[in-house]
Amino acid sequence: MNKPVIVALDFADDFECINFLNQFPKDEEKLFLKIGLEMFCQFGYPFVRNLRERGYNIFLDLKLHDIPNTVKRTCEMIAQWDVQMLTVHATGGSEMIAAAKEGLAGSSTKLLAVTQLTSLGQTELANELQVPLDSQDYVTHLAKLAYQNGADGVISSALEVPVIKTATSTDFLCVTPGIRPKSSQVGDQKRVATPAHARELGSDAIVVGRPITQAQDGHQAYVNICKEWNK
Ligand SMILES: O=c1ccn([C@@H]2O[C@H](COP(=O)(O)O)[C@@H](O)[C@H]2O)c(=O)[nH]1
Repeated sequence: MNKPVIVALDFADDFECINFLNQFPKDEEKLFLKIGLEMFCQFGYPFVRNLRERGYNIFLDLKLHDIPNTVKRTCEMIAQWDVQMLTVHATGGSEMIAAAKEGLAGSSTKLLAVTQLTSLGQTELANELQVPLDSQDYVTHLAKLAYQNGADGVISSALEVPVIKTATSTDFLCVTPGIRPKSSQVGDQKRVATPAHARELGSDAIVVGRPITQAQDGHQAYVNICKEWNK
């Protein structure tokens, strides 16, 4: 199976979202969709269930970050939803990551820990967050924490994938947003890579939102990105 291009569904409106999905031919391989905070806060679990029932794979990007007991109980509930991936923030710490994994026990949902958001560069890390490490070292540190506490993988920029795989395992999943084809606007993302570069660096899956969802022809943009990614 090809490594997935996961489409980030960041729409304000569920009709707009379903219209977007209807552009994709029915006989094409089912899309892997990311539902993030914007849509989940408005449409909740019924929306997730609806898309699962239509056969889509779902990455539920809730970026949980709370005390271990709260995260564990939330994960126990999500474990029953049959979603393929769920995120927590690695900065929640070792106990929280382990609690999330315990909560997902018995389900096939992969637990991914967000390292350093791809919208944060070296300047924000040093000046705003007062982290005295460079991005590669900080991301590697958080990836090791996630690995040692049972996560199945991490969210990072594609730029850090080689150091993460070396510090953990080649099987440790690296799912990478901040993907921008050459002609796309970077917007609020800081640590970006093209689909081809992400493949060369060893990403296991790429996450792409606006370059597809805001394209004139979303389906064609998706097809072009898949071609570049799977070359
Ligand atoms: O570090 C992170 C973690 C999550 N994201 C999410 O991925 C998509 C990217 O969307 P684009 O429109 O392609 O920028 C978005 O839903 C984010 O919430 C991330 O970008 N970086």
